[in-house]
Amino acid sequence: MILLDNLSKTYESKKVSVGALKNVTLKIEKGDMFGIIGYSGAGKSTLIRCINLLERPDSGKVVINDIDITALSPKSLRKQREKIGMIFQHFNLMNRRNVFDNVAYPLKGKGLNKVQIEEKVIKLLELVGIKDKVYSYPSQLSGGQKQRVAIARALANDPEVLLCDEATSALDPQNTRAILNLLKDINQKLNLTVVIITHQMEVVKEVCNRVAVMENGEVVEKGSILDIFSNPKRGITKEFVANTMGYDNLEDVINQGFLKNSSSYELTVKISFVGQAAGQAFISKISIDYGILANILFGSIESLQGVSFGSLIVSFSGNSAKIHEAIEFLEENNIKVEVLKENGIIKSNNAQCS
Ligand SMILES: Nc1ncnc2c1ncn2[C@@H]1O[C@H](COP(=O)(O)OP(=O)(O)OP(=O)(O)O)[C@@H](O)[C@H]1O
Repeated sequence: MILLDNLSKTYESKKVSVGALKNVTLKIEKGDMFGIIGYSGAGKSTLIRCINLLERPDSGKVVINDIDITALSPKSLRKQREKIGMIFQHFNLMNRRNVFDNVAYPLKGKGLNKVQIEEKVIKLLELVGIKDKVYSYPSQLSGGQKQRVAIARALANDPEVLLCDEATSALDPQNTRAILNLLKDINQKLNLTVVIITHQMEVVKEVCNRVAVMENGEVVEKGSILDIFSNPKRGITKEFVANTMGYDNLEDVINQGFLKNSSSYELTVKISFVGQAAGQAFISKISIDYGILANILFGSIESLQGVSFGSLIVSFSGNSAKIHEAIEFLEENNIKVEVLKENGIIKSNNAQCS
């Protein structure tokens, strides 16, 4: 388990002082695929670099498997660092060495003989699916292949933790997916804890089980992927989720009327649900049971780690009391209802929240 306990870090220069981390506390469990997301400048790189003390926090502790690594001597810290592999956006391979030598490099001086090193390198290259490139040089590899080599190198010392600093940001969507799948595979096969920093919620959604959202040096929200996607609380989290789920910019949808020139009461709501396979089924039911008209203006239903969740924007029309009774019924069934528009008057433009 990794515990980042109350970490703060300020970069001081002659003119400015930047609070890159402000009292950040996070717990990352063994075997987690943990995402840290935020916009540029939020403090993600500083935070991930504090996990192996490439960056030293001004205050706070970094505890890995009950060892406070901030309190270790340089020699003990070097030893601990071997248990933490790291990969980077631009791969950081040694261009003058071939794939074999890049992966073998961390094994030098570890008491292994030539045959043992060779066996280990080949095994690692097999694991990351790039054994056929063993004698190629980095310049002869694609971005995705370079990142596979970097992953093999990061795993050479059998680490318990793999830190991924924007590891897919330089890759096209296809390679991004392939590398994320590889990380997930390694996480499961080796029970390796993987920490991923990214500015793309798709990355988090694809592979992580938990996520922390950073803004201005602080962790503003954290939780399981399902919690964060189904019930984001902070504005920035809602933005990330909305962008990923395709329900950003829904103003046009909300502005649509249900029955133009209708004299009946009209209420547009967003309903959000977790765990019911079909939120629409509830809409059909209340439409019949309460005698109201319901028009689904937008729907987004996703499955995350086997649980479905989603949002619908629905315009109800009919008797006002019946519509409000129907909404109570939805809420009694653990469906979150948010009123967006009532009789043509916008009540909330917060449609992007899930
Ligand atoms: N070595 C440094 N000296 C001064 N300021 C720094 C240094 N490193 C980072 N900062 C500042 O600290 C803040 C956090 O930077 P950091 O790189 O951790 O953010 P980030 O979320 O990783 O951003 P990005 O996604 O752009 O890499 C920024 O305002 C940045 O300008």
